[in-house]
Amino acid sequence: MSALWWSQSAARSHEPVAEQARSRQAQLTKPPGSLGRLETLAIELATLQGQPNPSVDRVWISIFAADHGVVAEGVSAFPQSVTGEMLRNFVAGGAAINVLARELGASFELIDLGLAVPIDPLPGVRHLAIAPGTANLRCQPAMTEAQCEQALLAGRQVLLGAAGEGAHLFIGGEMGIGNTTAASALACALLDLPAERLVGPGTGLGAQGLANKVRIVNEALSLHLPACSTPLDCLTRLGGLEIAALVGAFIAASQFGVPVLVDGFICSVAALCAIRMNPSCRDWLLFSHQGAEPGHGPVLAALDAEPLLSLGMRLGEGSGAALAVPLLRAACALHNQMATFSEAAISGGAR
Ligand SMILES: Cc1cc2ncn([C@H]3O[C@H](COP(=O)(O)O)[C@@H](O)[C@H]3O)c2cc1C
Ligand SMILES: O=C(O)c1cccnc1
Repeated sequence: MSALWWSQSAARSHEPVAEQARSRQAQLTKPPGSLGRLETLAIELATLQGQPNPSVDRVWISIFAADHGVVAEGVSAFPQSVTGEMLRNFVAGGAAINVLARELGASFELIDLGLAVPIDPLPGVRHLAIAPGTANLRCQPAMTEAQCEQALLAGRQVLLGAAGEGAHLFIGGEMGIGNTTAASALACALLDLPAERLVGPGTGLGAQGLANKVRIVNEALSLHLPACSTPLDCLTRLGGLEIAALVGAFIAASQFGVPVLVDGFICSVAALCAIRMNPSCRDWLLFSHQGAEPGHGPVLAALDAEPLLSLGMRLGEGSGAALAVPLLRAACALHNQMATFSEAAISGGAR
């Protein structure tokens, strides 16, 4: 595996299929454009999948879990132990994303990239622990270069598994107490913005907690920015193991031709980092929702992304992406199953 695998170009989308899909949309029994975004979504999926009849029947959800040393600074409303406790909840099927994955009939897997207190093997969890969580990014790089590269590669491995099983759509989710701090710091570095613009309450900090979180992120930026000359440097110093794995999975998805539905703030920051590391992956990333975390809007705007939903969510776990899957399925069903003007003997149609 070349050390710079993440720089290799994304798979090409299929222009002849795009033309075919556009032409079919124009022939369906509706005024052209009347299904709005559902039309462009179907065309986009057809183009990416190289299929005149696009499909999102086989949805693959991978949850990446890891701990964050920066929780020592009091940046989360919840204790670090919740990361591992939630991993057990995912295994037991009791988390929000379990419910949504069942509703969708999606494949579901869990990846442990490193908890502060390592746990015994759990059934159904891929234990790929790289480190016992990250270091405290306020005072040192969150990861070493080797750890960050390992996490990127772990994400690639996960994506390869999904692609090998014929996934039509990949959703990456995350679990890691403290990861809104890491994601905010990374986004500030990539967008050259101060913490005040992007940092939010995460799991539910009050005003005092928020002010502390802003201060911690600004201190981290002062420490690390002088040493950040590439997006990979930013990810290594300010990211997290699960964030780096998401970056690796997103880039690999584009290289192996699997469309991605990006979840909330943390996943959108991972997507931003993936695109900065490899701009060719942009076309393969669809954005599911805009959440309540105040940094999410500016990150989506920087990506010129138009999220499908806005439900005031701030959960993560891939939950917002899972909620948008029925829209994609409806877009495909309409595209594939509606009658054309000539089939239905209706006057007018595409001229
Ligand atoms: C019970 C529980 C379940 C969750 N599921 C996702 N998160 C979300 O909250 C965390 C990030 O917020 P912060 O940076 O404020 O710690 C992540 O683990 C994220 O996925 C959860 C958080 C909690 C408490
Ligand atoms: O939007 C997210 O991804 C998010 C927001 C707050 C907490 N956890 C995740």
